[in-house]
Amino acid sequence: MLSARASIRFGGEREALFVLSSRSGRSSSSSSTTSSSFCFSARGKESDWIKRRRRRRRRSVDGGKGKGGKGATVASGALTSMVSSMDPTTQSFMMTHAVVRDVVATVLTISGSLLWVKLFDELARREILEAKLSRKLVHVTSGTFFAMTWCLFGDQWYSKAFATLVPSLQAFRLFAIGSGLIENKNAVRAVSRGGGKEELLYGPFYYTIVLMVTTLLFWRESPVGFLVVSLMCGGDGVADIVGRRLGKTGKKWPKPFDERKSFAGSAAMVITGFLFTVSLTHLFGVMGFFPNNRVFGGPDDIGYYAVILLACLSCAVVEALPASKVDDNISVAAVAALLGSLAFL
Ligand SMILES: C/C(=C\COP(=O)(O)O)CCC[C@H](C)CCC[C@H](C)CCCC(C)C
Ligand SMILES: Nc1ccn([C@@H]2O[C@H](COP(=O)(O)OP(=O)(O)O)[C@@H](O)[C@H]2O)c(=O)n1
Repeated sequence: MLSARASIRFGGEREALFVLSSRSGRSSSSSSTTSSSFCFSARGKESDWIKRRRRRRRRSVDGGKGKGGKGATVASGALTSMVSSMDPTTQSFMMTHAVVRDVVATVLTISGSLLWVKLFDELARREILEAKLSRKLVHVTSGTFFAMTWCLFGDQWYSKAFATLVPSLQAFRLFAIGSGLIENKNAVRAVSRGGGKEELLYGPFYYTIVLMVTTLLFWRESPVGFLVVSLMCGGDGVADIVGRRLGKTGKKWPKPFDERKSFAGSAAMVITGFLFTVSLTHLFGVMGFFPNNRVFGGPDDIGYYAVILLACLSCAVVEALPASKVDDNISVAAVAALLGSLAFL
């Protein structure tokens, strides 16, 4: 019982029911509940693949083999054994205080974010990575990994506020360093282009603000947040990395677009944004985070792929506009959020 209740906190209620039934050796007939009160409706017909999946799940519940997806089962199993290996006092403390999970997740993610930026700074400082590439890899990975940590947080109404603390703290830090309130040469070297501390007040600061707003508005309950993160972090970041290398000799965007930007960079943005969105939404769907246990990205989920592709193409066009008008991090995120909301909310 202890481990079952603990896994509710660590893997969401759907998984918890599975763990309870498998441990006690009986099948659970409890109705599944999701933590979300968010009303989600994907446009279009439910695909055959999803229907088949649902049927398979129902069958496995009847057979007492569990009701979560394979990923959810694996995740909850690992977390359950982690919790059950703790001493009983810690277990009951963690169960009584749901907030502890959010605090632990926040502390871990904040530490991870500081270490991650530091790691890339070190790689650039030791000339293992070129400084520009290191900065862009921070751009691609930070927000993407941050979205992946959303599964560590609890199911409480305040859980997303805890998650929002992570980019908020980074935003505050960038603002303090950029405006000269505190000095941190390493941070300046890691995220500025030319070494000026005031640069932190633009791209990097906007990036963290977008992550804050995305977490608060969309959280892990719809694909929209994942679409925004995939395009602003993955897509925009890879456009630069690929564009600088392959785009030099290839075709460039004509006016009124930024003539320095290449079609190769934009194509890389579309491909990366698409792959990141599909992977993240599939992962969180399999873990049971979307309402109605929706899993996106089956082999015949054509409508879903079409919406994501359209959003990626639109964002690539917006990204190719001159950054002097609006910062890429804001314009790309705004278009992704708008199109995602129209399609999925
Ligand atoms: C360099 C960055 C943006 C610049 O954008 P642009 O000017 O090239 O368009 C990214 C700055 C990242 C920031 C310093 C750190 C953000 C951390 C994030 C909120 C949490 C990551 C957690 C994870 C576990 C690594
Ligand atoms: N679609 C794109 C985007 C960037 N790039 C290349 O990446 C460089 C930097 O792009 P950017 O000004 O958007 O960079 P950030 O503002 O995102 O850091 C450009 O000057 C191009 O060489 C590209 O070739 N194609």
